[in-house]
Amino acid sequence: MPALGQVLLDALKTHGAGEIFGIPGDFVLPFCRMIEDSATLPFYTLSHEPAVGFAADAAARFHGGLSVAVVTWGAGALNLVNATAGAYAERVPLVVISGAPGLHERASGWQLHHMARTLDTQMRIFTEITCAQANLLDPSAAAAEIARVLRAAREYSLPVYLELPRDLVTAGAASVTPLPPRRADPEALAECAGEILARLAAAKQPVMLVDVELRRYGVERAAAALARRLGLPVVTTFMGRGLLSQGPDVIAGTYLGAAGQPAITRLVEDSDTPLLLGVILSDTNFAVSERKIDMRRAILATNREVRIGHHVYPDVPLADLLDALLARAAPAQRAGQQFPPPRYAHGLAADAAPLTPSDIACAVNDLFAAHGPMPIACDMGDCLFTAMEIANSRLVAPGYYAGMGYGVPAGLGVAVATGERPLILVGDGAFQMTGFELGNCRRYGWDPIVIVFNNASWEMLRVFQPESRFNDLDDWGFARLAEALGGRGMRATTRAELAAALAEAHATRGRFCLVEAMLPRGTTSDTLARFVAGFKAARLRLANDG
Ligand SMILES: Cc1ncc(Cc2csc(CCOP(=O)(O)OP(=O)(O)O)c2C)c(N)n1
Ligand SMILES: [Mg+2]
Repeated sequence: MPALGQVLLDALKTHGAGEIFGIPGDFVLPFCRMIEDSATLPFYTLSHEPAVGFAADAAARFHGGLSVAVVTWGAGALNLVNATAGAYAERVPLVVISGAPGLHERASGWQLHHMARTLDTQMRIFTEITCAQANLLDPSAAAAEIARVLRAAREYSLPVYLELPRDLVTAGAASVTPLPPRRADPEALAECAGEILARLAAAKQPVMLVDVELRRYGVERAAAALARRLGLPVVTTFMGRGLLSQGPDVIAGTYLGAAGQPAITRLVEDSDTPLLLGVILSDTNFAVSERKIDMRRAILATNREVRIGHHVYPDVPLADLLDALLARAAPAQRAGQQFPPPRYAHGLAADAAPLTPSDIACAVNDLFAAHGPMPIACDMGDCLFTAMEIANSRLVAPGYYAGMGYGVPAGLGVAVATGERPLILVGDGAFQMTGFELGNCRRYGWDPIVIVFNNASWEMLRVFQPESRFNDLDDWGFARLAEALGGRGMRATTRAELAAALAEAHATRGRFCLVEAMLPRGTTSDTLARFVAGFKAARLRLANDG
């Protein structure tokens, strides 16, 4: 029989995993040796487990399948909790594999090193932030357990957790046979599709609102085809920006409520039948709504269920639903509305004016126009709002979970998943958290372009609480630090210097290039300014409505 560790690696590959990120430790050394020796999947080690999780998360998002984080028990795995929680919140199929004490150690009765409370504490913690789990204590049951857990990761597009005792990695185990995907009940699906199409046909102002699950389940083309067939305008949520990029004819814009384009806000909020596909009903998507979407009239298909008004069709995969709708939808009489394509700033004046975040967006738009777009990994902070002003669709960011520190490691994950050169957007505060992972670029040949929005401030907090002095950070001089980490660093304080630094960075290959954009404290992107105004107005309305 093959070794359990190899069975697991083969199963990960069969289920679509593209790579493994990890940090070894004594409880996982035997498995890491097998990963390295077998080369079943490429293996990348980073410097801190949060980065391992963020890189794997971003890789999974970009190649639309599983990605894997391998860590040691206790100190390593518990360092991964926040990234796993973020993956859960944003529907990412991250496979967390933790080495664990061997069977003989479990029976010793000792308080083992790396153990916080009990032998099962870690499993309990990860059970809260994953959709399926297994402790592979019994090699004879391992194949069935691995098949069950990996199918759940793919079906729910959510993280899963596997624990692997270190003395069982070479134990004999049966190979894994992938379980068949569970489809929707045909009758329920037919009834659900029929009801949705009837409601859309009777609607005066239907709209399709789309979000991240369309990408997670690979159904963007089907959604665009349905929109064309039914003459529905398509709007993406804040988190879903960049979806259906291959269907620009159906995309009307991005819904940002009071912070967005009024025509798009009206399209969504005045609709009598909003069709929400793969939409996460989060505050980041809807907190700045001018008027709440009337959920009594809405059709919400997410998380393998369809909610119409106040009744629910359970266990309906999004792909099955779209297939059923396309199989039944007659071309609508309604002529699809034409919307002007979103406008993005170009032609940055290369002058001595100090920088604003929106200047960075303009400079990136100029770079992409001259050399083609790059895949973008973005952190939390004003850089994320600035990214809304960049004409690019392929972007990963913690748009809903909003955890800082994601950007740089995610950019490394994007480099692995795409084989392309990524652009990383990150604030100085977030860079302080995980920016040093750039020190891993040289040994793997990664050469991202990194733009650090350096305002020496937690500016996003300052816009909400300007009186707090703790938002004042020091200037760490990141451009100089870049050289020490094996990259190239350039500091830009004017628009001319920014344009020159980006051109220089683009022309430099084989090492990461960090452009430190110096931003005066108090300046924010146009989008963040609108978002804050919209958020405050929405909060005022809530207070007045009581
Ligand atoms: C892991 C984590 N800890 C704290 C916070 C809370 C926070 C949200 S935004 C922010 C400031 C970000 O500063 P940065 O310099 O990166 O960007 P900018 O605002 O543009 O200046 C903080 C501390 C979050 N979201 N995640
Ligand atoms: Mg900052």
